[in-house]
Amino acid sequence: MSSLQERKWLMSRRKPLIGNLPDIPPKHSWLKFKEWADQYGPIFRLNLAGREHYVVSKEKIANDLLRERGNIYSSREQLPAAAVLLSRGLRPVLLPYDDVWRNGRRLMHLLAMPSAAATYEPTQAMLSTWLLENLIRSPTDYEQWIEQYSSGLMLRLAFGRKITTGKEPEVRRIYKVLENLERIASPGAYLVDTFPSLMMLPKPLAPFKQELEDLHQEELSLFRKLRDDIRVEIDAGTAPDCWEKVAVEKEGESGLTPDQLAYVIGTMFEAGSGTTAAGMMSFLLCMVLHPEEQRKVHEELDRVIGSERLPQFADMPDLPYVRATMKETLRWRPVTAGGVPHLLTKDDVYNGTFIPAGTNIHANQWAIHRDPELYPEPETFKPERWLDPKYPTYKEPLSTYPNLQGFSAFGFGRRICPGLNIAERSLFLLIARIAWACEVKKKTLATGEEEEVPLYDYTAGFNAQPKWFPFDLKVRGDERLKIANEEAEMARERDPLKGR
Ligand code: HEM
Repeated sequence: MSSLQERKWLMSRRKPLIGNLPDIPPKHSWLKFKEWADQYGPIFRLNLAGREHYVVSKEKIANDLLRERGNIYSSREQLPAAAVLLSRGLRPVLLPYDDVWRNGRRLMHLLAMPSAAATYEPTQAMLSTWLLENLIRSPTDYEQWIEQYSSGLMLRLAFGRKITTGKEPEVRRIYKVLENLERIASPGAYLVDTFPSLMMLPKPLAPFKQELEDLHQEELSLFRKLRDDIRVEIDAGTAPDCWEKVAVEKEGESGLTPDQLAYVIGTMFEAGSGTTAAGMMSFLLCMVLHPEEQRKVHEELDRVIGSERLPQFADMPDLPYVRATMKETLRWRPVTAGGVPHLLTKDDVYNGTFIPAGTNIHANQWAIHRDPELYPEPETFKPERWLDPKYPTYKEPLSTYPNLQGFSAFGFGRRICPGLNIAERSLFLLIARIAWACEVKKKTLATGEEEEVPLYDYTAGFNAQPKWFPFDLKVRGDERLKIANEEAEMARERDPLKGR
């Protein structure tokens, strides 16, 4: 942004005290930020109630700052509601760039790096058969089946527990913790985040303090209980292999307190559940809206897999169109659309623009994914852009690319999503198996017309997912139905948590 543009921006829009705050819509701020990027350029500045924010709308700039200068662009603002009062400096996703975060991140890496992620494939394969079975049986409840997969996977990996009904007391408590975090971390949810001086008010005048303190106590006691249950099982020699078990075994050598460790595992659960589910819901939406692209996914699966078996992880190199569809879904409908802001910890100058320490940098994925230089015809859902040499995003060999490694949908630099390898495997297998077994399309109404499905009617939370939409689902032949049901039954028999 030129200094002239910047001045225009500041003078025309800033209001005393609150700055640009009234200009930011309460939901889907990324859409507004994209409009402003078109007007003011790929990096522009906002002042929100005295605090500096830069919004970045080009991948190169996000990488230049957040990755190349990662030593100073990797912190998080300590927002009073979510980071301070609710999380009390324990939740890694909200921690500043310090030793507690670094030690937690080391553990996350150990649990989710590619070699570890590969060992979770049998669990993902097992859960995917139940998702498929349920989806075929009751497509209108697709949200429930997808959530059951993603939370179920995280619950097994993190705590060695299974979801049977979703009503188990601990499962309900975990869902509640997730719901609270999502609500409290949403921009604008608490006035104290905008005006931190409200923190100075005594408790009787600041009811939010008591509320958030109570919620902190509830989540802390839940995370402690989940850990203590595993401890008991370790002592009895019956503990299932899970992340919490690793965390308990690392007490003393991880540089973290037992509560910090419990929050590392809790955070992995939280960060991995809703995101994967949102991505899968967007995939179904993309297929309903783009029958032509769905036909191409079917064509690839029929050619490579045939109708006599389910797709497996080993098929990944041979299914580039499935991978391209997965990546294009996350480009076109990013889950963390506004990005997760990074805080700059030292004054910096970028291309002549001064950026003061304490600035929040928002890598706006919605805009980054719509940069026409990188993504020609950005509003078009086009898996081909990853597979055809005429597009700038094409990369060889197609047995490896496209994949999600280093993709902006997972953030940038040192804070990049540590769960990427797990997410990539889930999304690949679910997409391949659902498309292998089913065709989804717009509902046909009694009048013979198709029921319209909105292009972008998404939830307003931290993870953007499409609001429930109608569709018809057809199983692609009796043979596939039989295989899907048999696989689900076999998975139940082989479930390592059977009887637990
Ligand atoms: C489609 C699925 C997913 C998407 C789109 C996604 C996206 C993201 C993004 C954008 C960030 C912020 C990165 C940044 O600050 O630059 C993030 C952070 C994080 N993600 Fe994911 N994620 C997904 C799945 C997962 C899974 C499955 C796990 C756990 C197994 C996970 C664990 C985390 C954690 C712990 C962080 C915080 C990292 C930190 O602050 O150091 N995510 N994710």
